[in-house]
Amino acid sequence: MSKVIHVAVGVILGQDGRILIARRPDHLHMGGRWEFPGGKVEAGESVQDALTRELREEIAIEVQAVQPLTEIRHEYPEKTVFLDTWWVTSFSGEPSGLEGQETRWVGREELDSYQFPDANQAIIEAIHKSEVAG
Ligand SMILES: Nc1nc2c([nH]c(=O)n2[C@H]2C[C@H](O)[C@@H](COP(=O)(O)OP(=O)(O)OP(=O)(O)O)O2)c(=O)[nH]1
Ligand SMILES: [Mg+2]
Repeated sequence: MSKVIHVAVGVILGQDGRILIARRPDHLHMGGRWEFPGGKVEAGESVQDALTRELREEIAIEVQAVQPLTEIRHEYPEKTVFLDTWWVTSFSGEPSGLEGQETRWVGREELDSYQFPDANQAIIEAIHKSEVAG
């Protein structure tokens, strides 16, 4: 069995209660699908540090507060991921796709109409059940 890839994932909550999604660049694993921004936790790094770093690198925001949302382990044919998923309830800066990704603010009820990687179905269910305001 191959090793599980630990990924820090941020579900970024805007002031109007909408959520930020981004489109994965075509050349990446799950390219072309929408995602919640984030990336791999590096050796020796905490998941919160990884989340802060990835959101700075990918969408130019500074994370100020997070709350745990859910943890999803998913086996794709080519790799197994552990999506360590956090609400980002406060941040500074205006999100923009620094790697050329399209970004979009969407209402919670709109999430079902976007194509995400298969592992994200469980994240979207957790969002629907979550008590976080918005
Ligand atoms: N960021 C993110 N990754 C996801 C989501 N759903 C999902 O299955 N994944 C998978 C796709 C990838 O195999 C892995 C995350 O990798 P990534 O490509 O974001 O990692 P990274 O930003 O560190 O990128 P890299 O520099 O290593 O290429 O998790 C999601 O909603 N957000
Ligand atoms: Mg990434």
